[in-house]
Amino acid sequence: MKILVIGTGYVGSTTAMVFAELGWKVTGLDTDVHKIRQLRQGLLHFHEPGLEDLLKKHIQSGQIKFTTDKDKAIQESDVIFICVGTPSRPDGSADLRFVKQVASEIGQKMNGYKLVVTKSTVPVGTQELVTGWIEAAQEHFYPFDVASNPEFLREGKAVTDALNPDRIVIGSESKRATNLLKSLYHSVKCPFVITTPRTAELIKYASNAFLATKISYINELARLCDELNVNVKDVAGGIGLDPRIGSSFLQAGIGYGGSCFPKDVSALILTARQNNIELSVLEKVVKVNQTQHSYLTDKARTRLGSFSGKKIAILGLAFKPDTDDIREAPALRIIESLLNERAQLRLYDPIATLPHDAKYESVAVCLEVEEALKEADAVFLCTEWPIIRGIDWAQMKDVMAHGNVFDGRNILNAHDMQALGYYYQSIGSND
Ligand SMILES: NC(=O)C1=CN([C@@H]2O[C@H](COP(=O)(O)OP(=O)(O)OC[C@H]3O[C@@H](n4cnc5c(N)ncnc54)[C@H](O)[C@@H]3O)[C@@H](O)[C@H]2O)C=CC1
Ligand SMILES: O=C(O)[C@H]1O[C@H](OP(=O)(O)OP(=O)(O)OC[C@H]2O[C@@H](n3ccc(=O)[nH]c3=O)[C@H](O)[C@@H]2O)[C@H](O)[C@@H](O)[C@@H]1O
Repeated sequence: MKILVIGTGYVGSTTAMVFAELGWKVTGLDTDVHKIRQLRQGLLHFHEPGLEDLLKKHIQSGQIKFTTDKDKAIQESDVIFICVGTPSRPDGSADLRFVKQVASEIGQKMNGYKLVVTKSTVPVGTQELVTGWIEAAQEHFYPFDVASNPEFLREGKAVTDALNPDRIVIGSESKRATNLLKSLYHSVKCPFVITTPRTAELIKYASNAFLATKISYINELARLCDELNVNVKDVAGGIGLDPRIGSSFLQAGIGYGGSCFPKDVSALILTARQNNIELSVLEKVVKVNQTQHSYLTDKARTRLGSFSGKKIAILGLAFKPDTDDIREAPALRIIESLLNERAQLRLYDPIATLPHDAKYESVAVCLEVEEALKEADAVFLCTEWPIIRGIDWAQMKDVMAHGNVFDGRNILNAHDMQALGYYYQSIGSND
């Protein structure tokens, strides 16, 4: 069975590598010539631990190849995974433009039965749309099935997550498609959820929205903890021991970012609205997240008087550690608000870089933590990279002009920092 993966971004590249690892012949297709050129050379165009090793291994073994030739790629394949982006439209709904384009191309070029699988995160009803788009584009009739197989991997842990999933969700109305998909994953040991395409599509959004809800819940509780002199980390530890609650996704901080939680929560809210249902809990989840970074900047402004002319170090830019992805990164929101208030910023991140945009021109990008902290009036910790967790704050005391530390990821201990003579402000773990 030959597999084609369309879209070689985070999800597509990982999907391609996982199927190669499971023993299938895989082709990765993208419209971006530069990405395909890099992938052919065994180089990833983004940072993802372990993925480049798999890429090199499977290029060498001939298990995987990359192309921009869509006609040939579609015709040679038996199963086609759609892994293109589904970004937010201005109203928050999912933009299915790339999915539609791919579906039309498949319809035009197919030369026999194809199983088309959407792995991209798509709103409920998209399987029916994709079926219609393929049918409309077909010049000759060929049978096909469209199934939904959402992806649950996390950036930074993509390889482990994709090779050892918690579950594989297959939304399909055809026995042939279900059996084919199950056979592709036959060596993966995990529960299989076999359901309708609409249910599979909703499971994906409901999962991300639930995780985002946990984060906003603990973030709002953290604000209360600050008032009550209680440590939110102790509260999270205490409630997380209840298996009905679980300990994960209860780390308070400057809010969730990334390419998916913000976009998927908005899309789900919009789907509900279009069906005259108000997802009021999720609407609050978004509100809390939108104000979480300013909770910390407000505290900092009170402490510093104003940001104008202050030298401020920003440690961490990526939306979380182990990725260079800065999409919707809370650090960017903090940087923008400090720049608006005329602070002088020095930024350090081990791998993530600022977008090329005139508004960031004045930010000094540093190659070392110490360089960013030099003569700083204050520092914001925005991403919990190991190198940032491991900073020797005793040594940094003389490097900074004033020891004001605003910990957006609750990675330090308030008592230790105060004992070193720092002013320390976290999000709910200040006791
Ligand atoms: N990034 C993540 O961790 C996860 C993402 N998802 C979902 O997976 C989907 C893809 O996400 P990412 O991989 O992050 O996106 P991405 O933006 O990194 O990659 C999408 C790729 O599709 C390519 N593309 C667009 N139109 C094309 C076409 N007509 N033919 C061939 N290639 C085309 C683009 O050039 C790009 O390389 C989204 O729906 C996302 O919500 C799901 C789980 C995890
Ligand atoms: O659909 C997707 O794209 C993916 O979205 C998330 O994965 P990802 O965005 O890679 O990263 P997470 O580890 O979930 O973190 C998201 C954000 O929440 C923040 N976060 C996470 C956990 C926590 O306790 N507190 C917290 O603030 C992180 O710092 C980060 O900004 C989900 O975890 C994946 O299951 C899903 O497949």
